[in-house]
Amino acid sequence: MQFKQEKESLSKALAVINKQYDRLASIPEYIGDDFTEKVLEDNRRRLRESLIVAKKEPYFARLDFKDEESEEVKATYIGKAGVFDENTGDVLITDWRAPIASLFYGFSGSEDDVYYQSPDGVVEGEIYLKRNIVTYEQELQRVVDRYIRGEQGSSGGDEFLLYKLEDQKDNRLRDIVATIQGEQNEIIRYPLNKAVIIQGVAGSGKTTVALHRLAYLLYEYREQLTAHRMIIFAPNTIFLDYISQVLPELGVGDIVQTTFPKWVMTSIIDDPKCSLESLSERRKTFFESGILEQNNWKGSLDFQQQIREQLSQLEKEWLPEEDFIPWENKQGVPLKKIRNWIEADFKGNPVTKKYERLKAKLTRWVEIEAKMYEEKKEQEQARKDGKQELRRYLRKWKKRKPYELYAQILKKMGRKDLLPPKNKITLDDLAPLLDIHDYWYGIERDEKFDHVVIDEAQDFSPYQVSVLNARTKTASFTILGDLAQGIHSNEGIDEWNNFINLFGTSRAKFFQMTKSYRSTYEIIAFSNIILSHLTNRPAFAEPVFRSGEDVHIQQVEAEEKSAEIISWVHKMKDQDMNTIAVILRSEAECNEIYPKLKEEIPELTIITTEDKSYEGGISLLPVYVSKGLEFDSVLMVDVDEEHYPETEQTIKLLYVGCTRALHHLSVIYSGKASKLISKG
Ligand SMILES: Nc1ncnc2c1ncn2[C@@H]1O[C@H](COP(=O)(O)OP(=O)(O)OP(=O)(O)O)[C@@H](O)[C@H]1O
Repeated sequence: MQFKQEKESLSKALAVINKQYDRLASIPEYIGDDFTEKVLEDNRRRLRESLIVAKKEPYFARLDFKDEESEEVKATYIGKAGVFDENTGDVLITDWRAPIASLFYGFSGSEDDVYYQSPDGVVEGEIYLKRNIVTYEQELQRVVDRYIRGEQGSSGGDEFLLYKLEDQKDNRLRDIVATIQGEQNEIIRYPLNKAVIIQGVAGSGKTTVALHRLAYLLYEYREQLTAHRMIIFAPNTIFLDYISQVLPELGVGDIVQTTFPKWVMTSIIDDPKCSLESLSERRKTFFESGILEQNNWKGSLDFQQQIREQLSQLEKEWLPEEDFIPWENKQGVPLKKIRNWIEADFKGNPVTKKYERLKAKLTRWVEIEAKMYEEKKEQEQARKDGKQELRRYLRKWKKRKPYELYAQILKKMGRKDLLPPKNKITLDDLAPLLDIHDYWYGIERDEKFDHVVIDEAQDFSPYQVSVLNARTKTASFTILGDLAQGIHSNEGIDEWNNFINLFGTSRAKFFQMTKSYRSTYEIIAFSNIILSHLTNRPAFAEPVFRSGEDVHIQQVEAEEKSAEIISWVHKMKDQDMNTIAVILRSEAECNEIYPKLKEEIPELTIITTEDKSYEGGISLLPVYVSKGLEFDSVLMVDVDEEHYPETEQTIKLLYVGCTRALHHLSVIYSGKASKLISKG
């Protein structure tokens, strides 16, 4: 009955969508210069894009709602893009980001009155139906009622979520518009002008939520935001590739997606002689050797303060020390006056701007003073001499690049030992260099970000976040991470207060996400055992109750290891798993075993720190490279005392590896099993 009804509604909606699309597609694209025509073309382009999305999957949900002012229960169909019926002007499909759609995500089934915030104020009312609708290639596939008013126990919500979570994954992260959960919805729709900081367990949907939040912000604050002034910082290029589909799926383009080092190197360090020490190389050395680096003082706010003090000192010393006297026997501009211009009139300007303004002012002064000579010829000569003298005067102020200033500052601090060679700048030097650049050269208003997303933010230092904050219009951030996965903790933070204090409690909003959507109950319970070994650990993950197989733990003879891996991979292939990962402790070990495995598993690919993309299928990779990714089945290899002793670093690494698995996790070891997989 419902199915038949929905089938009819779908075909009606599709008829309108197709007709509208065909009409628009028949209008030739306008490529002239007429302003009005260009605006109209732009509108048509946007409409066409929405209709293309709607043609593919018109909607995924229906919400029946009666607002208290009205007698009638109205059905709202919710889709990825909003569509109007151009004949009637009625809303045919409501965009998932519209205020009323929030009811669909936030409503958990209580019969009490509910409300949403519309542009005209609060709308109260009652929900009669909450329904998920699955379509594929314009055909209705499934109708799942999650709530029917008056019917007991009608909470198909979990059932529908489980049906979605049981899907196998390919090589890309996907959108979740049909199943956004209440706690996720709250974060996605949190207002723009605060720093939203999220601690979320592995698999809680942090990355996914951050990307949906961007799509929401662009919709809700379309007058204030532009996509190309929003930026996502992700940990590495593989990860960027892995998340690259979500925003286009949500109809959002143009948002810059990059890594912090890449962005700093291209945007401020325009010195060809400066190059970054290979970050992957450094991290590799660190993980392969297991040697922990020193605490990162260069990432601290204390270091920033010292840099700032030195900068202001340098700026003072940089000022000229003599009067400007361009012509003999004539009064020039006294030093006192010049200093006053710089310190009072040009106050608030960055150093190079002050220089530019002073240059302009002195040039004007020369022009005016030259006119005081009576003869035209004399005037011209005076102008010429004056300008020449001005060039000489200004030449005393040497232009300095950020690296040179950095070198000078560290020397003054008596810490020359902290200066990296120019061709080997390290990650820790990027925040100070950016800070120095911005102090000296300034940031243009149109260079500032409207919103910044930092993924895996536990690996960011307070200094990095502080300089990004200075480059962001209204401290508008989405900062997400998991302290339990802070495998680069020597680079980052060990508590979120480091960032909360930086913004101030009134400018920051902290959320915790403890539900894990990625893995089965058994995998999460197993990973929580590993986590229990961590002193100062964040909250345990709570599973969404999706049960699967037990985690397989097996001891194998060292010489049988390759054979065991091969047999496991074949077993997973027989179970039709899409993405399969064999995870080892180090890259060297991956390289060593790879040829042997490849003989028996020709489709096997090895993923290393240098790789730029993840192709899916069957992968062999070191554990620290697996961070952020996910696979249907995971085999953790060498989980023994030697590879995973009880240290903070290895607890986090093993936790990261195990929580990559969606449906199946196996663990093998030779010799003694790591203590981390037994209760601590
Ligand atoms: N509401 C949801 N509905 C369906 N799937 C979801 C939902 N929330 C998260 N997921 C799925 O859970 C998985 C984990 O999501 P995501 O990678 O965003 O989590 P994360 O917290 O960033 O993970 P990690 O920190 O472990 O890398 C993804 O497959 C995502 O599609």
